[in-house]
Amino acid sequence: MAAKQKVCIIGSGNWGSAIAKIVGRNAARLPNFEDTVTMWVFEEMIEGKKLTEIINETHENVKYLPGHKLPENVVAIPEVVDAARDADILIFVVPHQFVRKICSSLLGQIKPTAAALSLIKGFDIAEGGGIDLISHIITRHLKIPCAVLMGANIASEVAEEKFCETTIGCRDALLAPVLRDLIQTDEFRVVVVDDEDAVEICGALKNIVAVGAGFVDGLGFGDNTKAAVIRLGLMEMIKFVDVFYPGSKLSTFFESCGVADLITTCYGGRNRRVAEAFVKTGRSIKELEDELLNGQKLQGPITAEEVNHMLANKNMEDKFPLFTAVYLICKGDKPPSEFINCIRSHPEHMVKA
Ligand SMILES: NC(=O)C1=CN([C@@H]2O[C@H](COP(=O)(O)OP(=O)(O)OC[C@H]3O[C@@H](n4cnc5c(N)ncnc54)[C@H](O)[C@@H]3O)[C@@H](O)[C@H]2O)C=CC1
Ligand SMILES: O=C(CO)COP(=O)(O)O
Repeated sequence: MAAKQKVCIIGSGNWGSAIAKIVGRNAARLPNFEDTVTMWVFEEMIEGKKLTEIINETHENVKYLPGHKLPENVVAIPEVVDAARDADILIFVVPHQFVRKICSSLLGQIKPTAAALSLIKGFDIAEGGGIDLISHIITRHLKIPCAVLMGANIASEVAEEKFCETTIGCRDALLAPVLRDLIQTDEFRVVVVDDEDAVEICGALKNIVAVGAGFVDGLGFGDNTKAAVIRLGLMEMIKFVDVFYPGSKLSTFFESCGVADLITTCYGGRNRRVAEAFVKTGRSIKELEDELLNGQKLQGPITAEEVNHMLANKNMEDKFPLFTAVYLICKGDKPPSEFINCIRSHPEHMVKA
């Protein structure tokens, strides 16, 4: 009989903890996985006690997913190398700004035969003026394959076991069913596609659009305006993939990682909420993130900056006016009241032959 696969979750924030509930249960239930799932926790003190100790004693991440019990076979570990060393499957689920440092810590310390699954929505800046996909960073640094999982998956709703779908992007036909089995439940339905890059790019870019949706909420516009922002954002997402990652499939945008995630995030996500407060209060995004999210991290404003870095370098900002406007407004170079003017004459409104 083949050896049981060991699973490690790298990250324990809002989404990391929600996915730990699913993965922990599936690992205990399915014969091909080791029961124990290790979960790397970025250590912090909560009322004088270590978060890892609280999780291991109470089976609850009281800071990032309060009110939900994690399965007892999920073990919190404060050192990332200790958590990951023996794992066959590494699930990366940290805010994207921390991934490079984590990869450096793991370099040469994991099984060479391990495979990764990234749930991280965001990009990184690449040398030469472009961007890097997070899954590519993981593969390049750690020399292991990395599939991705993105979808309309607001963590609190997944934790409450409300029915939803997700998309796994995986080109490896042997790995794909293993990942699907580890993740799928009756309430969390998985569709696997092979268009890995487009799945990941959808997950990253929709956070920029969600910031735009928050702006129009803050400015007091209605549902029609928000629908326009969502549609124009979708068109920019499609164009972005078309221009920079040619060969991807349009059908991927109709999976959960595409239109569905865009909609849920533009109505129920943290990026939307903080962007609305930014417009209404005039306070900085950083201040509002700290005040409203209790340690959870926003991905949209940083992603807008990463994307702008590439668009500006390639002289293409005017082809992506919504992404560009979100960046300029978050940076303070334009007032939020200018947002609609920035998208009023969108390339999508030009007469099409
Ligand atoms: N929360 C959600 O509803 C969803 C989130 N995602 C994506 O999953 C990824 C992770 O998000 P969440 O789990 O929600 O995280 P989060 O937004 O709850 O972030 C907090 C986490 O970051 C950790 N952290 C803080 N400082 C750190 C540092 N210096 N180094 C390493 N870790 C540090 C904290 O310990 C905590 O675990 C993001 O890319 C997000 O876009 C995807 C789907 C749903
Ligand atoms: O990615 C998400 C839902 O799929 C969560 O989005 P927020 O980070 O805006 O909450």
